[in-house]
Amino acid sequence: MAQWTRLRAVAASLGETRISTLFRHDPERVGRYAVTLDDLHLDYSKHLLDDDARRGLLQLAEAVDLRQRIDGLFSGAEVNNTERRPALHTLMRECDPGAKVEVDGVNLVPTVFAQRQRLQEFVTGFERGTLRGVTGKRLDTVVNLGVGGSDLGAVMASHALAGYHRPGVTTHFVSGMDGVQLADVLATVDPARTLFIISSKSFSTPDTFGNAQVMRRWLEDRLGPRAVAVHVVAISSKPEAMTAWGIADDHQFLMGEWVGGRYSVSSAVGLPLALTIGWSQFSEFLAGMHRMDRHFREAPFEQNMPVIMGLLAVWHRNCLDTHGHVVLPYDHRFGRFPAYLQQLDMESNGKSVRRDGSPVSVPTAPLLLGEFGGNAQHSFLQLIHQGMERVTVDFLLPAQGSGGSEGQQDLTLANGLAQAQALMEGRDEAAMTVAMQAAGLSPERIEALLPHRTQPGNVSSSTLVFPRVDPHHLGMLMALYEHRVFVQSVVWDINPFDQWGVELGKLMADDLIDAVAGRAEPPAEVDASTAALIRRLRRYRE
Ligand SMILES: O=P(O)(O)OC[C@H]1O[C@](O)(CO)[C@@H](O)[C@@H]1O
Repeated sequence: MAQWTRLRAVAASLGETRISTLFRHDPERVGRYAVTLDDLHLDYSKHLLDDDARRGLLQLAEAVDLRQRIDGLFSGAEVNNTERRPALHTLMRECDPGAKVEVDGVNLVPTVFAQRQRLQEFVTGFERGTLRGVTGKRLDTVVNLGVGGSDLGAVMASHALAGYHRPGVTTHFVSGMDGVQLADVLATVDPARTLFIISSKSFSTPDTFGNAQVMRRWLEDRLGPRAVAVHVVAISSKPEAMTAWGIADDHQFLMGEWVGGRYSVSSAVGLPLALTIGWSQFSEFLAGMHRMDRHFREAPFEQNMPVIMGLLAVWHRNCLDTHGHVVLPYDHRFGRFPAYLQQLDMESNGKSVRRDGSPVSVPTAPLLLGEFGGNAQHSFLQLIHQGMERVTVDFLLPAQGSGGSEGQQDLTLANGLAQAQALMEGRDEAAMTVAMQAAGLSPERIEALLPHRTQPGNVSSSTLVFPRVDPHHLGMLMALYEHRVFVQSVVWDINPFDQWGVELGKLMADDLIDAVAGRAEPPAEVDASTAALIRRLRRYRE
């Protein structure tokens, strides 16, 4: 594609240009390399990117029909071609009941609104205390059993919105297949006041059903045979499986097959979050997601936040050869955002074949990592400052903190801003020499330390600034990253909505479990290392 050739030529011409030089050459750069949507502000001026590169990226977006592909996503086109499905997570936060999105000739909007109405009634009942357990006690404790997309979005949002939790409500998220998390939670909750949620789109994930089996026995031992029908609800796209497991009809919440797990927090999968923050705050959360959806669908690309962030990712990955993306939220409660993004981004775009099955022609999703920024500074940021890996960074800076003192929030924001500066500017030999002289080091010591202490800098970063981590802005940010992923997938012409690669390990685990449990010998076809490890593990468990 000619656009790629042009872009690579621009990248080559940028060569060793310092980002700081781009500021000196363009006093308006800050204003021109920014996008603002309401009070969510993206500053991307600290990227190694000039007007030619941006123009080239916008032309690439046109060349891959990004506008048509976005319209297709929202209108129910079969964007998930390998599973022959639309991906209509945006419908989960549609706020116009009169909207129309047809799939196979059926308008899905009435169904979505009917499901949401049921969810609202259930959450309202919980809020009002009309939801009672078999002993008649008010249910005020929630335990969500789910993994991956049936956990990560809701648990991250619940942590991030700890300041919006309704008083008297306690929520736990259990995802681990080893049962340790469940045991820890069951040791603390009162069965008579606890509502369990089995959240599983497929209603077949062994991690979740291992936990659900233990929960059922624990519950029935304490509350008797009616316990499951009263204390357990389920979320899935499989109503028959929910009924077969013993979930009462009015405790079944459906999600469409056309909502991907990692895109499902705005569907019924968000129930644990809604029960924790209340329906009105959950509606604010959905409104924030919808606001970003409309922006993505309507805004011209040069002022379209997900498009700009998606194209920046492509620029760095495919033209400037970066190998990683780091996301640093500067709010401790928001610290699980990177873990949520790891599934969203890497399970979506961790692909090496195009939609038609042919090999991709350019590298696709890089590794994504992250942590609360304040802590990352004392951990892996050393590698980002002086290591050999070329990465890009997103800084997420809420102006108002979630709970610390004013002074601590000042410290946190100053550090976030300073890390972006330090990554951009670095410190060369001249500057480092002056600093060490000022510190009174001897010339011999300076000469010895100089190579160790200089920092190359020129690391590109985006900074997202917003008033605070509240339901609305969190919704906007989650939808922003969902759409950032989609933009990249369109440029790379890959399907971001399937995840075939996760199946093999699960199948192999099924083949090994009897041997691990000592019920059988390791299957003959198993490699010698795995067979030997099974035998050693069994010895250690005797
Ligand atoms: O919601 P389910 O069907 O239990 O699946 C849980 C998770 O497992 C995966 O299929 C990966 O194994 C994810 O895509 C999904 O979010």
